[in-house]
Order: sequence, then C-alpha cells, then structure tokens
Amino acid sequence: MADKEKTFQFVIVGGGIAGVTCVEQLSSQLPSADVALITAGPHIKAVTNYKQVSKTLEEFDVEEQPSSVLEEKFPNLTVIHSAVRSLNTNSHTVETVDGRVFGYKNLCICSGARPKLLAQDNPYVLGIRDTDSAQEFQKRLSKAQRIVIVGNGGIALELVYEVEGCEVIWAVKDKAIGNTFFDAGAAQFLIPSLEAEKPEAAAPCKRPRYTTEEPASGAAQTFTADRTSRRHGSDPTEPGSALGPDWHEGIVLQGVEQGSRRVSVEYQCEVEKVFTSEELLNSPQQTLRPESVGSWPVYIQLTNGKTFGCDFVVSATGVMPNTEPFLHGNAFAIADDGGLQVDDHMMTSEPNVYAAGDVCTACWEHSPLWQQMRLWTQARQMGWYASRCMAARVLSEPIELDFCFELFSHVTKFFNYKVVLLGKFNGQGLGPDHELLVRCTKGHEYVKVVLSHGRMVGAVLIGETDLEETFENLILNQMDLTAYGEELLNPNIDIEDYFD
Ligand SMILES: Cc1cc2nc3c(=O)[nH]c(=O)nc-3n(C[C@H](O)[C@H](O)[C@H](O)COP(=O)(O)OP(=O)(O)OC[C@H]3O[C@@H](n4cnc5c(N)ncnc54)[C@H](O)[C@@H]3O)c2cc1C
Ligand SMILES: NC(=O)C1=CN([C@@H]2O[C@H](COP(=O)(O)OP(=O)(O)OC[C@H]3O[C@@H](n4cnc5c(N)ncnc54)[C@H](O)[C@@H]3O)[C@@H](O)[C@H]2O)C=CC1
Repeated sequence: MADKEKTFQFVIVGGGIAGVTCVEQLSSQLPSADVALITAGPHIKAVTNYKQVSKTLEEFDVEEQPSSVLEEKFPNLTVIHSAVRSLNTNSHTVETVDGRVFGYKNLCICSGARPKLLAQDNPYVLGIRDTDSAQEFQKRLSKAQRIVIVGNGGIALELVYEVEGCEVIWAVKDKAIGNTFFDAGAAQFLIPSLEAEKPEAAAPCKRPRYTTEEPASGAAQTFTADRTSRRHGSDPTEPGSALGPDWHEGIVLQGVEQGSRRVSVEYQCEVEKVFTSEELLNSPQQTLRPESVGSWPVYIQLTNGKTFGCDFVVSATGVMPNTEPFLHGNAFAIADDGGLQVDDHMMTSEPNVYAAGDVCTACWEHSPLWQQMRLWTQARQMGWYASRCMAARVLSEPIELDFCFELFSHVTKFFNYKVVLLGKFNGQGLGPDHELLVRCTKGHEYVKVVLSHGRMVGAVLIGETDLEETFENLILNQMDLTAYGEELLNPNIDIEDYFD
C-alpha cells in the first residue's frame, strides 16, 4: 500500500444526499476542521430550498452540482474524486482506486445502495438508480415495443404510470399494486388512473434535474437525458448517486410506438426464469415455449405459468446497500437487509466509523411511530444527524436522537396524486391490534387512518386532503380519539378547527 498522503479529522465517503448533507453540516459547525469528501464522480447531490413544512414533514429540491461549488463554499473541505477501494479500520485509512491512501480520525460512510437485480449479469435485465442507468433505460425504451416491469415499490409505480408508446407487463408478487406504500384499498383507488389518460401538460416541475454534461464553471445543471454522453470522468462501473424526486420529469419515457399507456398487471407472481430466444429454442421442455419464440430478444417466465417475450426487463425489486467490496476485511456488523448496522449515534460497530443514508440500517430501538425506508428525506436527515453526532463527540458534548426519528413521514407523488404517509401508515408491526378508518372519493382523495387503542398511529393521505398537519399533530400528541369515532373523517367537519 502507498504511503498515507494526509490524515483528515473527518472523511466522508459518497457524494449523494447523505454524504453532502453531512459535509455541509460538519463544515458549518466546525469551520476549522479538516474535512474530506471522497466520491467517485465529478458531481455531488445538494439539497436546496429546504423547507420544514410541519413538525416532521419537509420539502426540498435536489440539485446536481459540480463539487467545486462545495469547495468554494467551505474552504476547509477537500474533495477527492475517486472511489474508495478499501478501508482499514485498524490503521484508520482508506485507499482509493487511483492508489492514494488517506488517514481519518472519524469516518462517515455514505455510499448509498445499488439495485438488487433479479439477474445480475443478464444484459436484458436493467435496474434504475443513477443518471447513467436512467439514460440507458430511456435509450432502450425508445426502441421497445414491450417491456416487463418486475417489482411493486416506488420505481415500478413511477414507471407504469409514465411509460407510453410501449406495452408494459407489470409483474407483482402481491394481490394489490404498490405494496411498499399502500394497502389494497389505496391500490384500488389508484388503479383507474392507470387506465385513464395522463393529464395534459403537468405543471412544470420546480425541481432542477440531474445532468450528464460538464457544466459551465460553478453552474448547477439540468438533466437532459436525451443526450447520450456519460458523466465526464466518471467510471461507469462505479455507482453514481441515486436519482430522486421527479427524476422522470423532463425525460421522454416513450417506446417505439405512438399512443398512450398500455399496462397489464400480473398479480401474485414472481419470476421463475429469464431466457434468451436461443435458450428457449434449445429448451427440452417444449411446454415452456411461447408461440412467439424467436421474435423477442428475451423471455420471462412467471410463477403463474405465463411466459412473455419482451425487449427487456426492468428489475425494480429494491436496493442492496453499497458495502461491497470496499468494506471487506473489517468486522462491521451487518443487518439482515445488508446495511451497516448503526446505533442511535449513527455509529457502526467499528470505532470512529459512522454511516448514514441508504448504506446503513438503523439498529437502535425505534420510536413506535418511525421506521426506516430508504428514501431521500431519511438520507438527508441521517447525514445531518451523523455530522452532529461526530461533532458532539469531538466537542465532548451530549447529543440526543433527533426529533425527526420520532415520526415517519414521507411526501411524494404517485399517479399524479400527492401522497403523504405518516407513522405506521400500513399498520406495520401492529398485528391485528389496530383499527382502520377510511374515506374515499373516487378520482379525488383517499384518506386512511390507523388507530391503536383509540390513538392515531398512522395515516395515508392521497390527493389534496390538507389533513397532513392536523393528523401529524394527532399522531404526535397521542390524544385519545375514541369519543370521536368515525366523525374523525366526516368530510363536513373542519377537523383542523375541531382540534385547534
Ligand atoms: C429512480 C429512483 C427514484 C427515487 N425517488 C425517490 C423519491 O421520489 N422520494 C424519495 O424520498 N426517495 C426516492 N428515491 C430514493 C433516494 O434517491 C435515496 O434513498 C437517496 O438518494 C439515498 O441517498 P444516499 O446519499 O444514501 O445514497 P446515493 O445517492 O446512492 O449516494 C451514494 C454516493 O456514494 C458514492 N459511492 C458509492 N460507492 C463508493 C465508493 N466505494 N467510494 C466512493 N464513493 C462511493 C456514489 O457515487 C454516490 O455519490 C429514489 C431512488 C431512485 C433510484
Ligand atoms: N416516490 C418515492 O418515494 C420513491 C422511492 N423510491 C425508493 O428508491 C428505492 C428503489 O426503488 P424500488 O426498486 O422500487 O424498491 P422498493 O423497495 O420501493 O420496492 C421493491 C419491490 O420489489 C418487490 N420485490 C423484491 N424482490 C422481488 C422479487 N424477487 N420478485 C418480485 N418482486 C420483488 C418488493 O415486494 C417491492 O414491491 C427504494 O428505496 C424506494 O423507496 C423509488 C422511487 C420512488
């Protein structure tokens, strides 16, 4: 191993939302500390226009910026453009792929996650994570007549709604769509949107997009995924930062045909096998051969006995934390989902090593109203809190678990509806010991409240319900709502006034 080039007080690995938030907060709190950000690509993801909407709900935009913007803002910061190849927690050093070695006093790993693909090396199976993979998807889609989307979470929900001019077969394991966010009732509310035309010219998105081209010096960038160039200087084998809210706005998700959306859902099935045309022709099991054999480049056999030919398969089947291979050789405690276990100070099992964002698994005793989901907001919150924990340790100050981990909250958009999820929105972990109240107006709104022992513990709000702040308060103050019964969702009562 080469000699140590320099030892920094803080080294942060990863230029996604978790790593960049961590760097910004550290540099603001400890302006004289020596901080290094090690990240593979030339760009970083920065949170802009941050707005605390209520006690726990937050909104912000995301900008992909050249890392020089960060260095100009924080003179104490050095950005090292290379991926980490290995970490040695005994010697407190990291080695980058370009052979340089840096020492650290405190390290925060924010290396994100990568798609957990159904078939790792199959060229016809794509995952979507960063700008490059989104571009590859768009390029392949533009020539496609039929694709199969496997998975029932965030990416699948976005794609089935957005893709046009191409037949989409959507294979889901469950009885209803969107299992990571919704119950069957909400799914039923949303399904008609798949058959309806997309509303004309959606309001222009205020969030800046992500780029693929070198910007004018110091400028933030715009995503134009019809360009085919790669991120300059980036290694295509290294994962870039994850896309985020509204990533698909501004890129054309259009297949080879004209016309609108055509989606058919295959419920309660998994993938048995993915075959190429040649493999099918050579298969001894004649029954596996669909009539179309030879006309598609790839075939997918589902556990419901059906086989579909298609141009390619999108594996939207969740993510795997990025710990391989650079953390090998250390004794990190790893959670069942593959994440680095962190305690309530975002510290891993290795001394002076913290982690934040998609790469980590929150292993402290959670508030009864919070759960981890690998989301943009949680990446920001964890990066921010990890930096505060590191600073508190250096300053020998006490620090308590941040309030943002009290209540799970997520605002997003699916099928052109605003979606707000609060607390145990799907009764997670409550067993049969809970009650649901639902109010639904077709095509307008879906409101579900989860009650446990008369107290509100979660809610799903789809549409412009304007209920999020009141419900957030009711969940946080754990008021006994037994006396209100179903009146709680009576549309003729102004609930905000009621609980004022
Ligand atoms: C298509 C898509 C849509 C999404 N939509 C939403 C949404 O609407 N709302 C929402 O809340 N969340 C959404 N998410 C999830 C959200 O984007 C992630 O949870 C979040 O960005 C994770 O941030 P992170 O900083 O932990 O990781 P990442 O953004 O993945 O950043 C990790 C960084 O680490 C770097 N890195 C990796 N390995 C190394 C290494 N060995 N050495 C150096 N650097 C390394 C990478 O280059 C990258 O810069 C979406 C995700 C995807 C893929
Ligand atoms: N609007 C939002 O909040 C969005 C959030 N995201 C986030 O981005 C990340 C990646 O998104 P997704 O890949 O959609 O992950 P996800 O975790 O949201 O969903 C994964 C889905 O794949 C299914 N699945 C897992 N293994 C499978 C298998 N072998 N066969 C069939 N189905 C399988 C799961 O049941 C689940 O429905 C997630 O962290 C997600 O939360 C992504 C898009 C939008």
